[in-house]
Amino acid sequence: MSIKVEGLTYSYGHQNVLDSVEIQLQRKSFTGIIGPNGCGKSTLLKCIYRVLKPQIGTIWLEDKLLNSYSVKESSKYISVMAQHNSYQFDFKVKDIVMMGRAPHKRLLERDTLKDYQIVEKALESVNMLEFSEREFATLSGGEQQRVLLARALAQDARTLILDEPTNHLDITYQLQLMRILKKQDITIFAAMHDLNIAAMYCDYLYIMKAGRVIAQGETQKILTPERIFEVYQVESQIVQDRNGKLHILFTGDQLK
Ligand SMILES: Nc1ncnc2c1ncn2[C@@H]1O[C@H](COP(=O)(O)OP(=O)(O)OP(=O)(O)O)[C@@H](O)[C@H]1O
Repeated sequence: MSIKVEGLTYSYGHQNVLDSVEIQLQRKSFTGIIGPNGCGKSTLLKCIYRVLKPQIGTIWLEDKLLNSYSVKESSKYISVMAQHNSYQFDFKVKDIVMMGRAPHKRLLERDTLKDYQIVEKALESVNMLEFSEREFATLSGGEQQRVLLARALAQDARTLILDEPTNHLDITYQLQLMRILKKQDITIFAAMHDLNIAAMYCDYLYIMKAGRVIAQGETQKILTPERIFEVYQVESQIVQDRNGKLHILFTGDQLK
């Protein structure tokens, strides 16, 4: 088990946002988490990547309690691509990606040939190698997104957490990013808004509503028009293409 979450409850002040959430990520699986705006997806991910401290519940990483690791140590196991807002980092692209190597280094340790090779490979995998020398702040939102993915890949962790990874990307790059992710031989846990992208690429899904997980399992089995209606109040049909991938057709925009 790469990550296991047990009975996770989280409140911002008096607002209870996560209620007894249970998650188990199978090693090397691609697991998505879907649910409407504000249902608690990012809060859950932040508890896993240690920006927030759960008030109740336990998180296990590689069969040890997450909080028994130092933050640097857990960063060797979990890399993160958080929700992207346009950043004004005053760094070159290659320097941003090199930051992904930090958990593997001692303080002030110099970058090695291996680090440079990993950075180059990560940039290549997101088609951004030719942007290496560009100032990060001058890139478009989608280009920045791909560089941040390269940074997360350069971290070389066994588990990658992504918060809405395809935000800002046009359809070509959405599909490209999902294909890049799919090729990684690691565990991926991603909050997703686009149900069609989730349906096409996720092996497993967790469906959240108002801070609770209401369904979980293999995408093909649990993604149904009834569940979509229950969570989003939108009618849909689900069809399978000739490659067996699911596609959701939203058949009415009648919010009830
Ligand atoms: N720092 C905060 N302080 C107070 N409330 C917060 C904070 N962050 C999030 N919330 C609230 O917690 C709830 C869950 O937010 P969260 O960002 O986890 O949801 P989400 O499912 O990721 O939403 P979205 O799909 O819109 O990104 C929302 O009602 C939000 O307003």
